[in-house]
Amino acid sequence: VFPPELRFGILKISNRIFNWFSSYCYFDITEIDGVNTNELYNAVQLYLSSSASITGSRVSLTRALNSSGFTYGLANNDSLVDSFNGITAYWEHVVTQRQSQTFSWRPLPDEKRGFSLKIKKKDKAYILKYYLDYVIEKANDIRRKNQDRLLYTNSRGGSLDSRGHPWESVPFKHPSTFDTLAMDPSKKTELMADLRDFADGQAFYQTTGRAWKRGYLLYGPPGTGKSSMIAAMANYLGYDIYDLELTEVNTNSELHKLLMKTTSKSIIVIEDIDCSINLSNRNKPNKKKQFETVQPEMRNAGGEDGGNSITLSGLLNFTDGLWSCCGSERIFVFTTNHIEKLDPALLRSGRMDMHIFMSYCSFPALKILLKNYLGLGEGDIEKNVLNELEEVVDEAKMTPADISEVLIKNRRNKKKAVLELLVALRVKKAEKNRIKNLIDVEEEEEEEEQEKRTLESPKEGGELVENCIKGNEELEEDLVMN
Ligand SMILES: Nc1ncnc2c1ncn2[C@@H]1O[C@H](COP(=O)(O)OP(=O)(O)OP(=O)(O)O)[C@@H](O)[C@H]1O
Ligand SMILES: [Mg+2]
Repeated sequence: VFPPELRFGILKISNRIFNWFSSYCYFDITEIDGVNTNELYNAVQLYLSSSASITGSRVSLTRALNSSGFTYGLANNDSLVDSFNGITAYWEHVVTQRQSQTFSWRPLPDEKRGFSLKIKKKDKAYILKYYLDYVIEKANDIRRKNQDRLLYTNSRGGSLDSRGHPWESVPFKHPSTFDTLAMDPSKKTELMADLRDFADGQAFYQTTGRAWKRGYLLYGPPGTGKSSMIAAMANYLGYDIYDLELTEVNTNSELHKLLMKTTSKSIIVIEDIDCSINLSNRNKPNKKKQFETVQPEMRNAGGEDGGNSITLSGLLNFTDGLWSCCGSERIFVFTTNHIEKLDPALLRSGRMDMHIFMSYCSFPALKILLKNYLGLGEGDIEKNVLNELEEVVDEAKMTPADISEVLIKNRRNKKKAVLELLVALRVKKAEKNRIKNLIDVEEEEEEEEQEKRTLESPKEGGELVENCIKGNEELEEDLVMN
């Protein structure tokens, strides 16, 4: 009987000899690395799930929170062969009992799980360079497909959750799509093509050396579908949404931290950017002053501006500068009701790639609403009614939100709904015309007043000339006396 040390030594040497002659090498990917969860383990599990569902005789099934689908996985101690560009990879899911509970800040599972990857030694470099990245990418795709999209918010302020994340998330289930969105069809097609080009444009952005991101500025009156458009974009591309509440962010560095915690394939939204923060006031002297009197110790707390206020340059650095490149495939969307209030720096070309005006309901947009709310096509509506709708809709200046209200109210009686909409549009048009007439009358009166004043002005001018002459005469008299 050998002592344990000797047994261990012999085993180690024999292992080495075996490895020396073997043409394979092995990689262990454990579920928990120290105390951190190993992201690669989860990725491999998801990646293998796509083949496990087809080939495995015993597969594990999971359904995650927020998920609308099942995920298959390799069962314990089962194995699978995968091939990648002609190279074979042997995967084994190794599950062993954890020996003794070592001290840790959080309880570890009883089982020790990991994947073992066996490949030919000659393929090692290639596998490490390309295969693992491919596995992670595929896993992300599967995750996105299975999981409902998420809506993240930073409304908790700067505080972090137990996992150190500043964003809080809820499942995103907004039903708005480009089909339900009432807007000019040509504008819609253009935007959809732009989004598709962006999502498929990895190679383009790489060859041109541009950061893989795109910015849209949506502007227009309330109720014209800006928020609905963002939801439609997310549903179209399958992206998550980060709803950034700027008023909850105190410093530029806090903003950068938030950005760093966003994932790729996401839309970062700042709604009502004109109201969120006084962006034109880059240095915020008042706020600084307030800090100086209240909390003098915060004056030098990091950042170019003292780190105690969020500035326009901080925000632009977030969307445009070096910071915008940490992560890829992201869309920034700003919305505003008042484009004229925005700082020109934000509107300059190259800042936001597309400015999209969401306007009052046009006739093509109205047809979409009639189809979606009442199921009525052009042929289902009497010709003269349709003609009148077309005539009044532009001048009535009703928002899609107003129109959908009228349609919802009467949706059980389609004929009544259309007629009531026509009445509402006529009333709105008449109102608009009355206001226009009032303004015209006021302007006319103003003009008349102006004319009257100019007619009276020669008299005033005469007085002025008389005064000047009088003044001159007095001056001459003074000079003579002196
Ligand atoms: N273009 C549109 N197509 C379809 N529905 C619309 C459209 N615009 C508005 N609506 C309807 O009106 C409601 C309000 O629209 P939404 O919140 O998108 O407007 P908004 O432009 O974001 O307004 P605000 O400027 O007040 O944020 C939506 O729930 C939607 O049902
Ligand atoms: Mg909105």
